[in-house]
Amino acid sequence: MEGVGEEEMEGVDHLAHERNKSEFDVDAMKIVWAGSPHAFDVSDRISKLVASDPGFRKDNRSTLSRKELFKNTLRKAAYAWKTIVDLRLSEEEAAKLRFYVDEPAFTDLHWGMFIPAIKGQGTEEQQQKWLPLAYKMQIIGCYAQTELGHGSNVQGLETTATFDSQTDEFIIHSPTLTSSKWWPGGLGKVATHAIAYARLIVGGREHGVHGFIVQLRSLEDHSPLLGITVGDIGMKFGNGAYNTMDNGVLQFDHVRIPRNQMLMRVSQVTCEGKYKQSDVPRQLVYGTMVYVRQTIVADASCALSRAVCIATRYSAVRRQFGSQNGGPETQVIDYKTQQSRLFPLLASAYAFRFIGEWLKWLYADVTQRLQANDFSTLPEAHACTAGLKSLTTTATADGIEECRKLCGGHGYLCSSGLPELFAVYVPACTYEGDNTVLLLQVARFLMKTVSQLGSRLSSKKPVGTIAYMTRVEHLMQCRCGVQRGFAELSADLVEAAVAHCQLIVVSKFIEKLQQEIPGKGVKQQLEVLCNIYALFLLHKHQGDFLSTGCITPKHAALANDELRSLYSQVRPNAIALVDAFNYTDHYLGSILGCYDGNVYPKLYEAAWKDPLNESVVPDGYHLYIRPLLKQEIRTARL
Ligand SMILES: CCCCC/C=C/C(=O)SCCNC(=O)CCNC(=O)[C@H](O)C(C)(C)COP(=O)(O)OP(=O)(O)OC[C@H]1O[C@@H](n2cnc3c(N)ncnc32)[C@H](O)[C@@H]1OP(=O)(O)O
Ligand SMILES: Cc1cc2nc3c(=O)[nH]c(=O)nc-3n(C[C@H](O)[C@H](O)[C@H](O)COP(=O)(O)OP(=O)(O)OC[C@H]3O[C@@H](n4cnc5c(N)ncnc54)[C@H](O)[C@@H]3O)c2cc1C
Repeated sequence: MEGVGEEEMEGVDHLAHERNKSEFDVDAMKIVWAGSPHAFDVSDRISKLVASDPGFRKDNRSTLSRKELFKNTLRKAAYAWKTIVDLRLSEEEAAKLRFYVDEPAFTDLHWGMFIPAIKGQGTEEQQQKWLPLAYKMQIIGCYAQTELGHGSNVQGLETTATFDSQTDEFIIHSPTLTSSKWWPGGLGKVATHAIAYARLIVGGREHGVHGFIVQLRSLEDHSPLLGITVGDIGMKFGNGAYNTMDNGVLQFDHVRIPRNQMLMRVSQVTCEGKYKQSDVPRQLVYGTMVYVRQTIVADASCALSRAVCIATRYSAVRRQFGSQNGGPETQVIDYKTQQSRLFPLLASAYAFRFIGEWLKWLYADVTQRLQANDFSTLPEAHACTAGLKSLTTTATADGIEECRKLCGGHGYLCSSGLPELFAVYVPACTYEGDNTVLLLQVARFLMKTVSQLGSRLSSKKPVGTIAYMTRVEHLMQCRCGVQRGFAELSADLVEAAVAHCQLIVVSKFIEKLQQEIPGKGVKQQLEVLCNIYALFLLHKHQGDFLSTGCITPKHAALANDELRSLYSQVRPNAIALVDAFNYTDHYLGSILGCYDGNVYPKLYEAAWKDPLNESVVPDGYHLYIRPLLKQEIRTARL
């Protein structure tokens, strides 16, 4: 292009000078971020496979209508499945491929909820019948729990499942408008089956909410079966975004299903109509939600790291003010205000990565214990998954928006990737449990265990952890000491719940650093990020910490000084720390975050691809603008 300076030429790494500053082994950090050499290999290979296949392009999404967008999503899902089958990808590789395709679709719920629900709540026999069909995608499932009138309050669901001992069937029915299933992903236009949650009624007696496998559509022509009214609930937040997903509405009109389609691992109904509650906590019927909440924490680290990668690379490219004697202007990443907003988010991305690893271990451990009918850690697993899902999704949603702001005006362009990332991500604060409702669950757990907090304080813990533990104990003592009901104190108790979850994240980050971490300078970088995460929160919530007396105002001032020093230590490593996420430009979907930092030519080129620029004179000029300019429109009476 004419007048293109050397600095704007393609193929030049405009961030090379930043990458050369790195003080640690980036390849080793990539392994730490991925979790293991094997995980890195799968991730690296599959992300490049997706990025190199034009069948998975996503740069046109914002220009498609809802129907075009949805049909394109169906095409991609089918193409992804064909790729998985043709290449004989493993379950792990297939999951990675769906992740890097990066498009909310019915497959998320089929693989992410429908199958786990059968695995977690189905009997052996039911698993043997349904899982092979689901794994081969000969049926497509969704998770139909939420209704128009109830989502948070699962025990308030109104759909009924009445046992008919004459025919050995359940009759599934939507008795009211508000009992219509509403929101389930994949339900609107695709799912052939649902795990439907309904109030079990046997012999005129209610036994609470249970899960049932219900076929919704014909496997021959996809038409809804008798008694099934089903459709999409309409456009959602943002243009492209989550509108690739057919969140649906579903009404049952006395739909009959065989008795063996009630998920019966937790409780059973015999053909004689006897209800048997096995000696497991009824809350196991919520097991799928617990499973998904722990995956959502890992997803938070992915979404936040994606936004931070974009904002960090662009902050190193963008120069504004500060030119000395005609020299280059200052990189905005060098401004202390930019660092104080950006680097805590970088630290949070790593913190959430490691807490996600720990939560995955905790979930596997509690699942193993459940096999042996050991329910001792179930309450803690529920509190941890609920609380950490709430904490990490709120911080990530806020963090993506902060990254947009860190990129100035260009952050508001769709080509920055940030508006779409935000629009797709924010429902994570609501689905799988509204974040406040989940924190209330944590608060309940803390109320019951607050007496044990003291004992945990005395045990050998790093100083940082003790400050955080003292904060939680203090916040709880202040609330529990006051003789007022839970509801009255709930807003305060939610704050204590957040403090408890932040304690967990900080302590697990510290524990991570006690492990063997190979690679030159890698552990040192993680120590800096861990200190940034802990001190940033201490600074943000210093009122809590000061009121507990475990730090003094001088400590608070020192912590702030230390934060500035830590930001200076991160600065030369910032680009390398986001390179370690190993995201392809395709997955990032961001001109501002492109690997080579060649932003301006790409922004300029992208603008002309907008459909509005297909004609120099806009459609509508002759009808509306020209008359205006020529005053051919009768001027309105003044
Ligand atoms: C890839 C992502 C795609 C996202 C697609 C989205 C999908 C969805 O959104 S699916 C629908 C998600 N919906 C929810 O998350 C609903 C949230 N609501 C609930 O989970 C529950 O209604 C509740 C936990 C808020 C309340 O349940 P309830 O039955 O009313 O129980 P109580 O609060 O009275 O608690 C009784 C007792 O049970 C314990 N407990 C509650 N839940 C669990 C659990 N999941 N696991 C283990 N234990 C649980 C609770 O702690 C109480 O214990 P005690 O205090 O000892 O009695
Ligand atoms: C994109 C998306 C995808 C979804 N996918 C699915 C799916 O596949 N399957 C499915 O079954 N569902 C799905 N859902 C539904 C989702 O699970 C529910 O919306 C969610 O659980 C929140 O419930 P609600 O809508 O009833 O919120 P509400 O509970 O009505 O929340 C409204 C407000 O009330 C407050 N509140 C509620 N109860 C209390 C209380 N006891 N104390 C204090 N405050 C309270 C909440 O904090 C919130 O501020 C999806 C939702 C979205 C947005």
